[in-house]
Amino acid sequence: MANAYKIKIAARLRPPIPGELVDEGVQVEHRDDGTSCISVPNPRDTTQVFKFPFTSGYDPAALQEDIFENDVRPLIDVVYSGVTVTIFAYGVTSSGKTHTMQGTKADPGIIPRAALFEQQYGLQRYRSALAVSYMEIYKDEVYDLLVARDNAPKLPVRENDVGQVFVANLTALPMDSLADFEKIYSRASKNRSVASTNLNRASSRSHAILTVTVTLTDPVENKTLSGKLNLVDLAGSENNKMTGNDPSRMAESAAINKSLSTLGQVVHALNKSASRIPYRNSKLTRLLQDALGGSSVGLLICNLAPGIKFRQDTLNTLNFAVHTKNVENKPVVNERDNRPVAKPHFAALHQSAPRLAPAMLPSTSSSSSGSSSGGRQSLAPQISRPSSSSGSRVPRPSVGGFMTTNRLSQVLHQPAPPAPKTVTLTDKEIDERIARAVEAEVARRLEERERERAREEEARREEEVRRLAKEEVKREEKRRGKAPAHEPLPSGTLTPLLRRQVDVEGGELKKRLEELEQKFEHSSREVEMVDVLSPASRKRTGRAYVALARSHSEKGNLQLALELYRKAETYVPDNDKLKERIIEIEWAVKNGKPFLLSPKRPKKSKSKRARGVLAARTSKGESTRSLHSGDATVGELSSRQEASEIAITTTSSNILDGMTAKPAMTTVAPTPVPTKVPTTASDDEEGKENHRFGADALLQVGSPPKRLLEDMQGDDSLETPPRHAKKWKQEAVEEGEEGWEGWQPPALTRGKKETC
Ligand SMILES: Nc1ncnc2c1ncn2[C@@H]1O[C@H](COP(=O)(O)OP(=O)(O)OP(=O)(O)O)[C@@H](O)[C@H]1O
Repeated sequence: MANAYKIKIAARLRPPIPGELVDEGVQVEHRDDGTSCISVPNPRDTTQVFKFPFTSGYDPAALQEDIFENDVRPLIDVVYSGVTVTIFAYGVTSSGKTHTMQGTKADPGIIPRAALFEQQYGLQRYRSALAVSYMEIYKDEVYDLLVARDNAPKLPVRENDVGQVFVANLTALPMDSLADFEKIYSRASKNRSVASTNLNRASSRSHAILTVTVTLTDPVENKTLSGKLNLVDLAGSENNKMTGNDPSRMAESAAINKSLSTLGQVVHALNKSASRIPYRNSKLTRLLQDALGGSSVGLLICNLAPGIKFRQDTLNTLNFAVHTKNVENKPVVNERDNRPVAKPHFAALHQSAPRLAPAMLPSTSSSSSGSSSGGRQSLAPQISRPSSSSGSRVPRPSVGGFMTTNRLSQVLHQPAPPAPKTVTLTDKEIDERIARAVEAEVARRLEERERERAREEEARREEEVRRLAKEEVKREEKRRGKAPAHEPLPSGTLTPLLRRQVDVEGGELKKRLEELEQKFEHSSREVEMVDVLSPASRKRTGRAYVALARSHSEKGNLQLALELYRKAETYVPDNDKLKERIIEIEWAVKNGKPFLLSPKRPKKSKSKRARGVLAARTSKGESTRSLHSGDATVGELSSRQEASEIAITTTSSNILDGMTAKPAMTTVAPTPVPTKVPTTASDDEEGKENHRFGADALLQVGSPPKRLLEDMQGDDSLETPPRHAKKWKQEAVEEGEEGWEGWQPPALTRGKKETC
């Protein structure tokens, strides 16, 4: 499941305590892959050994520090991401739970070590505040351990209208230093119900839950993250025969065993994905609801007592651990937006609830264990979509569940919401509301992120376009011998031309040029447009510019015509004829000569349109004349087998036709080619002859092979020197390409080369 996190299990075997028989009934094996395996002989058949693999296993020699560093410290990062983390110690009486959680002054356990984390994670940008609350569940009643025992009333467990379980009137004290914590904790520990049994001189008679709340306020974003660390020291299951309990101890023991049994039932129901999870059957499970199938991240430490005496208890504990291992939580980030809520109806629904979103959390599995140097997790939650299920397993906003009564509670906690006055909500309705609210919030955040991403992408693209444009300008300048870069056309320049261009292309061209003009009004971003246009659109756009350029050229406005041809070139950079045209006009402008265009071709009648196109292809730089015919593409021509007619023109100036197959004509007599300026020496060399082939050539082509067609289609000049075609044929046949059999290169028509 995408954002489900299994409860992590660690097993710890304590050393024998004085007076205990030493045997090797339970063993911890450490494997090469870093995981561990607990081995316990089968009590009924000691030749059999049960093996329980866990990601973390601690043998009797393990130190308090080892557990803290390997398994607890990574979770503190999670707390500082605004998530609730619950760590609970589970095991039979005297297995070492209190030792692991609390420890001693000389050998502090998880609780005092975890309290250090404020100093380790002093964050600069965030204002952080810590508060601690401590309670015990004694004979299924909740007591506040931070108030003197004589005065301690039973505290009610409540649920607010968004399904958050909390203990009403529980004290939360602020902590500014470790000294603060120690003072509070040692005083509170004295309030805990402890008694001597045969198995433990100081046996816990209650489940204790210590909660450290971390509130991180971001003054810049005006948001508050609220992480909680619940440290749970469970009372141990007891065998009254072994503990030698008196009647009062037996009453305690019954309550302990009942609540632990409910805990087992909850885990069992979660594993079965039962529709009803019996959280409400005990205060313990109600308060741990968030940690079991809820929205917090969990770590279960199984404490094991050594020796055959505890073998059955050890097996029970390990079986419980195996089942708990499969329980999945869906952690959420507890983030409150302190800005005024924009949507009143949402606020009405969650007036007192923080805005929450399910979060992807760093894995707390074996990969993260053992690494305390992984650095802090990002404070930014990674949003993911929650399940749409509205059952009782919908991830609930994590509260750690405990309401505060002191001054800090107003800052750190959401106050307990008043019970609904007019409507009593069922569990299902509450779940549905939560699911809806979470869904809505997640959708809002996703949308926000999407917009943000789009903005970033747009900015990045613009930047890239600017960069490309600059590079292009530089290249252009270099190519033109440091000629000044052309300025964008002033707004409105194109408009009058558009009106006069109807004869060129009609509505489509006009529309296109209007679009272009609009673009110009915003900025001159040809490169950007080139980037976004399809090849066909690029051609059309280039063609439109050529049409305009031609129009200006006819009116003798060569400078503007030149600009427009250059624009056109941006869209069809590979068009050799266009390049030549630019050079010709540049030459004309530079030398103050007039520039004569070749006459425009008449339009072809519709009936002839579908007929023939063929053009000759010229080798690079060689073309000065082209052959055009019809408006069907060469590919179309091929498919229709309509190569019987061909129209020829020698309009080297007719770049428009070179860029598209659209212009139509039937047969046009070759017209003299105007002055040609050789582009390079090799051009000059190569251009001594113009190769043209005509109707007879096309007839010979018959059904031109694919490769030739592709080459011709990809070439705006549509000219094909037969000698190249011959070479292609040879290469293609060698490569095994089909379709060349029987194909002969078209016959040459030799034209006269003109140079300037
Ligand atoms: N890892 C350990 N190293 C040394 N001594 C330990 C260790 N674990 C437990 N002990 C000792 O074992 C005894 C029982 O431990 P502890 O009180 O922590 O058990 P418990 O599981 O909390 O029992 P209960 O459920 O009865 O409260 C204590 O005297 C404790 O000091």
